[in-house]
Amino acid sequence: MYPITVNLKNKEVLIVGGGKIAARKVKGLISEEAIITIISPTLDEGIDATKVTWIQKKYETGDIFPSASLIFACTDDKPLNEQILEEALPSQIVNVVSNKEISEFYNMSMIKHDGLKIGISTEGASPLVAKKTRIELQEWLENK
Ligand SMILES: C[C@@]1(CC(=O)O)C2=NC(=C\c3[nH]c(c(CCC(=O)O)c3CC(=O)O)Cc3[nH]c(c(CC(=O)O)c3CCC(=O)O)/C=C3\N/C(=C\2)[C@@H](CCC(=O)O)[C@]3(C)CC(=O)O)/[C@H]1CCC(=O)O
Ligand SMILES: NC(=O)c1ccc[n+]([C@@H]2O[C@H](COP(=O)([O-])OP(=O)(O)OC[C@H]3O[C@@H](n4cnc5c(N)ncnc54)[C@H](O)[C@@H]3O)[C@@H](O)[C@H]2O)c1
Repeated sequence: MYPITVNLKNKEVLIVGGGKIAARKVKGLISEEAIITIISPTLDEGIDATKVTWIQKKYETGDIFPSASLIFACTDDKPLNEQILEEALPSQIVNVVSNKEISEFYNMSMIKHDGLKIGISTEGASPLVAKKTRIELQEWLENK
């Protein structure tokens, strides 16, 4: 996996599914000032509906719009998440939260500390190890 940091300010991001995992992705995207559209019948209480465009419906073929730079397939329907990856344009990069084997990018576990941004990745092998390492590193940074 090729690590980069991306400026998403004013870039369109599509999220399909509006649950717990989507809420985690939305937090980071809002802070980067991305333009967020969510297609989902429900919206988790952790998502600030005033900061996203919520299209309240089930995903259907044709819903993917070409101006979306990134797509998060975040539903709890694994085959649907895989269908979304297949229906995206070749120019769009898709995160499939339920299948790391086919996912085209991953989120990293993030630390922001004193002007530093530290991303921790296991390249999908163990998100839990990434989280544990973040907590330990965060404690070390705070106490050094
Ligand atoms: C780092 C972090 C960032 C973020 O999401 O923003 C992140 N996962 C986090 C947490 C977390 N994820 C999971 C648990 C429960 C674990 C448990 O209990 O066992 C917890 C812990 C929790 O939720 O507390 C389960 C899980 N995760 C994935 C799958 C699907 C699969 O493996 O195929 C399943 C199984 C689903 C199932 O089958 O149920 C997949 C992915 N998760 C990734 C990132 C990407 C790889 C990152 C890497 O390089 O390792 C990747 C590939 C795609 C993606 O999502 O980008 C964030 C840490 C935030 C923090 O630092 O606190
Ligand atoms: N990447 C990760 O870190 C991670 C961690 C845990 C779980 N997961 C995976 O992520 C999936 C989602 O987890 P969650 O906790 O967010 O689930 P959730 O139940 O909180 O949310 C699922 C969302 O998908 C929506 N949805 C369902 N069918 C839909 C459809 N046809 N069209 C549009 N939206 C639809 C629901 O309305 C809901 O908003 C899990 O099933 C699991 O496979 C990933």
